[in-house]
Amino acid sequence: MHVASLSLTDFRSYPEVELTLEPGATAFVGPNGQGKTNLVEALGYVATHSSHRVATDAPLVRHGAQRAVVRAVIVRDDRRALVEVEINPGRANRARVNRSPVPRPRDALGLLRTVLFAPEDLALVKGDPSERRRFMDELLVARAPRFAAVRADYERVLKQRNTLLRTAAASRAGRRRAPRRQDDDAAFAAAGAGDVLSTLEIWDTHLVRFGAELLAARLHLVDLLRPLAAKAYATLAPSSGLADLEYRASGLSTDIPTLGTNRELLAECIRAGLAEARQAELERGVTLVGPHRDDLLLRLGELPARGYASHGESWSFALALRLAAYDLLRTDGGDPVLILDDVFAELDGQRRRRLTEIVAPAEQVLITAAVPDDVPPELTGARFDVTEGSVTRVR
Ligand SMILES: Nc1ncnc2c1ncn2[C@@H]1O[C@H](COP(=O)(O)OP(=O)(O)OP(=O)(O)O)[C@@H](O)[C@H]1O
Repeated sequence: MHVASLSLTDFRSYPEVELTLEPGATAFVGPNGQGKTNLVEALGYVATHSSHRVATDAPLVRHGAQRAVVRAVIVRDDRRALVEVEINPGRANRARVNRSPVPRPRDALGLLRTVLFAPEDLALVKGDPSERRRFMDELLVARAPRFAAVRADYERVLKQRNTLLRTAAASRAGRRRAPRRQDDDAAFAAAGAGDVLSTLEIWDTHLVRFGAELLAARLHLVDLLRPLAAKAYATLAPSSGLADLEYRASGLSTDIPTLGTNRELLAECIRAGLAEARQAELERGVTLVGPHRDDLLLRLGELPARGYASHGESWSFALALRLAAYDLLRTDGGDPVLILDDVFAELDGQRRRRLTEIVAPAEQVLITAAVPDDVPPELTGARFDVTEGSVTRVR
C-alpha cells in the first residue's frame, strides 16, 4: 500500500498543507523544528488514531484552532480510499471514508497501515511497561481492526471496576477513621459490602471475558514476533547477544506459556487471579490483575534489556521490534507504509547500511532528516524541503 496524498488543516504548525506522494522513498529534509515530524505524525495518526509523541490530542491541534483535520488518499492493490480524521480534543473525533461519515472513528482503522520508527521508540526498551503494551495493542489493531473494540471494551470495564473499587476503598478508610460510629458503620458496611461484591462480580465477568481475549491475542502476537525480532536484531547488531521476547502476565499464579492461547483457560486463570487479589484490590481501590498490568520482557542474551542494554543496543532492539512488526504486517496483508523519523542520524555506519538494505524494497518509505547526508543514497527518491512551515518538492 502507499499514500498518494496527504493534506492537513490546523494540524500542529500547519494551517493548511497538501502533498502529493509516490511509492518508493520520499525524504523530508530541513533544519530542526521546521515541521518534518509533524507531517509524518499526522500520517501515523490516520493509521492509529494516536500520536507517537504525545498521549493526548490537544497538542496536535494548531495553537489557536479548535480542531485539526488530516486527510490521506491510500492506494492498495489499485483501489483508492480517501480517509479523513477530524481531531477534536476533549470531544469525540470524527472520521469519513470516501467522504461518507463512519459511525465510529475506529471504523476507519485498518485502511492505512503504517510502521513508524522514531527516537521516542527508545522508550519501548527503556520505558514503562505501558509503552510495550501500547506497542503490542497497536500492532494487534493494525492486523485486525476489531481489536480496537476489544481494547475499548476492556478499558471501559476496567474504568468502571476501578471506580467501584476506589469507592469501596474510600468508604473502608472512612470507617477506619471514625471509630465512634463503628457499630453503625459495621451494619451499614455489611449491607453496602454485599452490594459492592455483587456489582464487582458483574464487572469481573466482563473483565475476564475481554481480558482473556486481549491476553490470548497478545500471546499469539508475541509468538509470531519472537523469531522476527531476533532475526532483525541479529541483522542490525550481529555482534551483540540474542534478542528475545517473553510475555509477562502479572498477578496470575499459573504459568501463562503453558496455557498457550486457549481463551477459556486464560479466562479461568484471570478469574482465579482476581479472586486471589480481591482483598488487596478492595484495600487499594484498584484492579491488580489483567492485561493492563502485563509487560513484554525484552532480553539480550541472559539479561533484561531494560536496565542492562547500552544505548546503542537499546536503540537497535527498539528498531528490531518495529522491523518485526513491519515483517509481520507485510506477510499478512501487503506492505505497510514505513516511516523513519530522524532515525539515520542516530545509527553508526554499519547499522545504517543494514537498515537501508532492509527497508529499500518497501513499497513506500517516508524519511525525515535534518540534513540531506542523513538520508542514505539508496533511499533518495523524492525529496521535500521543509523550512519555516512551507513544504517544497525539490526532486
Ligand atoms: N499545536 C501546535 N501549534 C503550533 N505549532 C506547533 C504545535 N505543535 C508543535 N508546533 C511547532 O512545530 C514545530 C516542531 O515541528 P516538528 O516537530 O515537526 O519539527 P522537526 O522539523 O521534525 O524538527 P526536528 O528536526 O528537531 O525533529 C515547533 O516549532 C513547534 O513549536
